[in-house]
Amino acid sequence: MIECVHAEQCGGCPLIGMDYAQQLTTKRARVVSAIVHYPALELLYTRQVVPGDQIVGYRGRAKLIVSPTGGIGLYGRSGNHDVIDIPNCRVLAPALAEVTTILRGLITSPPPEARGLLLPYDPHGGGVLRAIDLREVHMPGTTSLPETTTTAQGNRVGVLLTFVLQRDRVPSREELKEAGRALRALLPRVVGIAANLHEADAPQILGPETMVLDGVPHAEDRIGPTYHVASFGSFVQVHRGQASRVHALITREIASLDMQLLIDETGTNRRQPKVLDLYGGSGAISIALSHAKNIVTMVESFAPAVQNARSAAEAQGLGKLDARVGDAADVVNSLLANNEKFDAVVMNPPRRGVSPAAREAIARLGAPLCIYVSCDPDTLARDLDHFSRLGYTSSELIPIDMIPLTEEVETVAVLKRAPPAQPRVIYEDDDVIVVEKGPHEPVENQPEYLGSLMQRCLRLPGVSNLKVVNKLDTGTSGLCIFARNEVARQLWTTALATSGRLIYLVAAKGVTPTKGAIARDLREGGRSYMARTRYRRLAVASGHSILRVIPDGHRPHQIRRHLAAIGHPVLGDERYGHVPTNRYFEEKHGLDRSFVHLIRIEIVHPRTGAKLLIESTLPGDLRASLERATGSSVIKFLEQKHALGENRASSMLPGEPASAPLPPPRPLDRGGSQPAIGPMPTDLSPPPPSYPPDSLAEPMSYASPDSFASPPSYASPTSYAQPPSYAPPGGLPSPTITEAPTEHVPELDESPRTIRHAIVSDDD
Ligand SMILES: C[S@@+](CC[C@H](N)C(=O)[O-])C[C@H]1O[C@@H](n2cnc3c(N)ncnc32)[C@H](O)[C@@H]1O
Repeated sequence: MIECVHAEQCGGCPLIGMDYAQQLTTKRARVVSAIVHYPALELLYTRQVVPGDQIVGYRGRAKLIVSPTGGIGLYGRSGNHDVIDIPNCRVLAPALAEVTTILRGLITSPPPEARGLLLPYDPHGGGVLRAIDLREVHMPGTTSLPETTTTAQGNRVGVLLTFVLQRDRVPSREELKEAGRALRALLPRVVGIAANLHEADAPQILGPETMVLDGVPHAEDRIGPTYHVASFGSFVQVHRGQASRVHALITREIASLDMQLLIDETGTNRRQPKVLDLYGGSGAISIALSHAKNIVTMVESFAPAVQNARSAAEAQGLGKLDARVGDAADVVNSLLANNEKFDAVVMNPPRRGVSPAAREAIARLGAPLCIYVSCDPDTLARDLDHFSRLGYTSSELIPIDMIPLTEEVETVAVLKRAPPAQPRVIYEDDDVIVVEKGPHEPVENQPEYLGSLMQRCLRLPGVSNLKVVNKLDTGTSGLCIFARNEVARQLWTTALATSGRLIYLVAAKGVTPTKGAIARDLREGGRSYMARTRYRRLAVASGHSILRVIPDGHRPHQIRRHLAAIGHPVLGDERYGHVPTNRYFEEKHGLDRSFVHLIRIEIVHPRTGAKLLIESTLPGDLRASLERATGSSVIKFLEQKHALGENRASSMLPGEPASAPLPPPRPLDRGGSQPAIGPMPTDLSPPPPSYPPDSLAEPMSYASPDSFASPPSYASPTSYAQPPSYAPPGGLPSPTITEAPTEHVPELDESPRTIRHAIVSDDD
């Protein structure tokens, strides 16, 4: 166990109280828990976590907060944003510890030239210095640093120091430069000093603008056999030794590419593998790969980092690195347009993961090997699930302890090409199959998407010639009914329109009324259509609403447009939603699509007359977003209320008591290695517990015959003239019309979907 005098107060090393083996077990469990709710990842094995050979003094990059009293440290464990001064921090690399010790003294008694820069920021008083960002660099061949700083590998250890200043209190440029000069003379380890300007109220530590005050603008930094060029604020893995292991792992995987793939045109020689390194930062991975005789194209959105990558490659005699500035999805699409081919794609995105558009584009490249390096197990799991539909699969995850003593874990997944994962079949009979649609795939083929749910279904044994019964938007997940022939399609479409209920689980912005019905015309192609959407709020999660939503009528984007019209747009809805909220949920909680899932279908079977209930569970990505936003309490609450679905189908013939056994659904012929689905119940589940009339959630009263009261028929538009008194099953009070006032229902927007990501410089 690591002893630290700050451990009780400082929030920097939350696992410090555990022995190291237990820390590694906790980190592995974190990765396992991220994949567990994705059926497509069921066979994915998580290896033991690769331990760090150094778990103290390892941290080569640190962003430390400066308190109003001049302390330099991190927020405390109490969670109330008190800064804990940590002069004896155990994890800072010795060079960074040395610099912070000197800085503490300088903040207390600043030299006159640097007083204006070193005055700690106080939100209620004066001061400008909010934080410092320290980056250790192992510089090969430099002589500007004292010889005593030399490592066993012959590099001298320097520091790039950034002062993070409150923009509206910053002294003049000249004063800053003078302060920089004065301070560098007092900090022998520091090879360069910069000022970063923090915008008022921005949650990130670093602001968008950085200016060099004194010393070098960047420095060479060795990891393993190669070096890259580090600049102020650019990304670096905090643990040099573990970063070097990741590079070695990637290099080894690419070196083990099938020889047959790499035979050159003459048919005799092995050619060099062509590798695309996405989210390349300053080129640490690209340069390691170039050094290992790969031909590398690197893509990075932060232009200065790209320039550094090019110059480092050239200086090491690795030739001209093809390093491109831009958004990963855009650049991959332009590579596709030029018909470029790669043997391997490496991706090491920021915490929010790879964007859906980039995943599509990467899959289209069709490289035999993809290597995904992730610092966030939840977004990794979300993306691997999508990749499984796009034709890439992975058999194991390799977690690496990149930030010892914290809860963070880096994970590497090696993906190989495979047929797209088969969809999970929840119900099937001679007429239809009902399957789960994943997010980011269209129901039927569309030119802008690589595959479709239909295409995946057609690969199921015994399935051919499917017809769509209910449509779902590409970003929406949930149950989809496909008919096996035209007669069945007509029967089931009619049954759905007359006796069917589609029940969605939706997260909407803000707190809606507890229940309501939104009856507003929807304009499409110049015409108005009547439509009504009823909702009931099941829970409030971190200021937003989890709703059970039932659309009467099935106009395109009905739920999204109606909820937007009452001022509570669907979270993650890029068309009708609230951009800043969506952006926040994507960055923080990994939500990269509309939070809409078709969780339950109730329908009278058009041939047997049986009441059929088909349910699916909330998919892993939505579950993870919800859990991240609210902790596990809301999930548990919804589970207790049977609101998160169960992956099952059951039916009940008219007049049968609720508990009567039912004819089992036709057994499913799975074939292949597709994981088996959960058991199909052959009888009705026990009735759910009864809830007090005013209980928050109307439970998914699965088996209760009452819950299946036929909804009113909405076949003719005139039936909307008077909103029908919708008597929910079981005599629940009729929902009142409780619309929040808004101006209009947004027009239907059916332009092809693209997900844009702001291009930002990012860090860990
Ligand atoms: C986790 S870092 C990886 C850096 C690098 N692979 C390394 O090991 O040092 C992620 C990088 O992705 C870049 N980035 C973020 N969004 C991007 C986007 N949409 N397209 C391309 N690069 C992006 C960030 O600027 C950052 O340098």
